[in-house]
Formats: sequence, structure tokens, C-alpha cells
Amino acid sequence: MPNFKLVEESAKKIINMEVRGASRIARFAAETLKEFAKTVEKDFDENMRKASEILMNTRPTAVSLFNAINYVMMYKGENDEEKKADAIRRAEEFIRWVDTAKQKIGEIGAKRIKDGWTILTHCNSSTALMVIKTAFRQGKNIEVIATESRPRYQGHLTVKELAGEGIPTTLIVDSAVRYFMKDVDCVIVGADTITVNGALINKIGTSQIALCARESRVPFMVCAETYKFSPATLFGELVVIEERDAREVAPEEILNLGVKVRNPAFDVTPREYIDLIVTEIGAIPPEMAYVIIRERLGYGLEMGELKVSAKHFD
Ligand SMILES: O=C(COP(=O)(O)O)[C@H](O)[C@H](O)COP(=O)(O)O
Repeated sequence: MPNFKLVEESAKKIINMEVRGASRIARFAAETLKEFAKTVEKDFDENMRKASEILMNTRPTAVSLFNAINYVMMYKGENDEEKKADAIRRAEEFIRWVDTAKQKIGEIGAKRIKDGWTILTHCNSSTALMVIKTAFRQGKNIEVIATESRPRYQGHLTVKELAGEGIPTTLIVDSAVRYFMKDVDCVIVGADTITVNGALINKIGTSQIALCARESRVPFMVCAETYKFSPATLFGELVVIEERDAREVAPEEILNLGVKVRNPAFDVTPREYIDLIVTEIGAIPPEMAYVIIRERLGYGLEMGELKVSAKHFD
């Protein structure tokens, strides 16, 4: 029997943010599809399609979820048995992509961090933290300023992780970024999505930090695996910004006043504010986003026609 309960439970974990952060969500979706595929005995295409839809309708902004599902769903085979084996193989391949990319980004990004620097980070990006931790492990004497990242306080996860590594870390409220920017040598953040024009979609508040960094001439570095680049934006689609429950922001007492409360989870940082995007295949300017979408993900504009041919990870 196809285990849809497993898929529903995974979807719930993504929605309630028990599993969060773009790369963890992507990895978890691939793992879930892999485990689900093992339980399918017949009508493989139909069952996998249903499971994919359930996972897809969890959080709308991070393209990594789409890319993960899409990667697994490009399985091939003459019959259900072959399709199942290929889907499982592709899921495992995607999971390896997630793990190896983070390591490589850590190594590449760490080269850009100088001894003695103070780095500001926002939210909780496992990829941005990999860069910071790699630099620290190389013996660089660095400090981190981490924003608390309201309303979900992912900054608390960040400071726990950094303190666990022994990295000197200061926690600040989100609105104190400009106050502290004079002490910052580099901003390093993660990504939920990179669009074809090189814009970054990341945790709400990222664009204000980028603006502030630009004002102070502080370099702004984004850490993004290539599966965080969005092919759909090449075809003219806009990235949907998730708007979460008002109760995450305001208590009942305020909500009862009938006041409108808005809670967008992400915002857009235009490419002009980004100095560098560190991917697992190199540190690139945001202007190279189309090249990544074409060469790495296999979606391109060919002879005036839209051509879709998603590639295998190597
Ligand atoms: O904005 C967030 C998390 O938002 P949320 O907590 O709402 O999921 C992170 O910066 C990116 O997802 C990148 O994370 P990673 O580098 O770990 O993929």
C-alpha cells in the first residue's frame, strides 16, 4: 500500500516549520519521496504525482523544494519496477547533491573571509553558517553578529550553533542592524530562491540589511546551492512570497482590536545589492544566474523557444 500517511506527516513538518530552511526542506522532500516510492506497488506515476503535490503545497517560496521534487520526478523506466528503482536512485543523488554542495560552499566561501573580521548574518542558514564555521575551523579569528530574526527567532538557533563551535557571537534585535553596521566587515546570508535576474529571496529583513550594508560599503555575500536558482523565473513566473499567520506576530489582545497584521516570511533583495553568490561550482556575480539555470539546471532559451531539459547532477 502506498504510504500517504508518511507523506502527509512530512508535509505537516514542513508547514509547521519543524523542518525548515531551504536546503533541509529540499533534502527532506527527497527523502520522503524516496521512502514513499519504496511503498508503491502499482500505478507508480499516479501515486508519485499525488505525493509530490502534497509536498509541493507546503511552503511556496523556497524553489529548492520544487527543484528537489522535480529532480526525483524525472525518473525513467519501462515499467513500475524500473521507475521505482530510478526514482529511489535520483532521490539519493539529490540528497548527495545537498550534502556535497554545502561542504564545497563552505570551502569556497571561507576563502573570502579574512582573519579578524566581524560577520553579520540573518536568520538561520545552514549554508551561510557552513562558510562561517569553515573559516573559523581554518583558524581565522572571527566574530559573528546574529539578528534574532523575528517573528520565529531563527537567530536563536544560529547563536546556539555558533556558540557550540566556540565562535564569539553577539545576538541583536533586527532593528539594530544599522546601529552595528559600522562594526561589520561582511554580511553573509543564505537563500531561499535566486531569480533569473540575480535577485535574492531570503528571510524577511534581508533586503533592509543589504541596503544598510551598501550604505556602509560592507560586502554582501549570499550562499546558495545551485538548486536554489529558479527555472520558473526564466519563464516569467514571479516568486510567491509566503505570508504566515498573524498570530506569529501579534498576541490575541492586539488581533482582537481588528488591526490588520501582515506577516510576510521573505523579501526580495535586488541584485545591485549583492556582491557575490557562493555556489558549489564557484563564487559568481548575481548577473550569472541565467547561466546557472541553463548550464547547471538545464533550462534554457534556445533559438527563441523555451526549452525544458532538466539535467542530471554530476
Ligand atoms: O530564510 C531562511 C530560512 O527561512 P525559514 O526559517 O522560514 O525556513 C534561510 O536563510 C534560507 O532558507 C537558507 O537556509 P539554508 O542555507 O539552510 O538552506
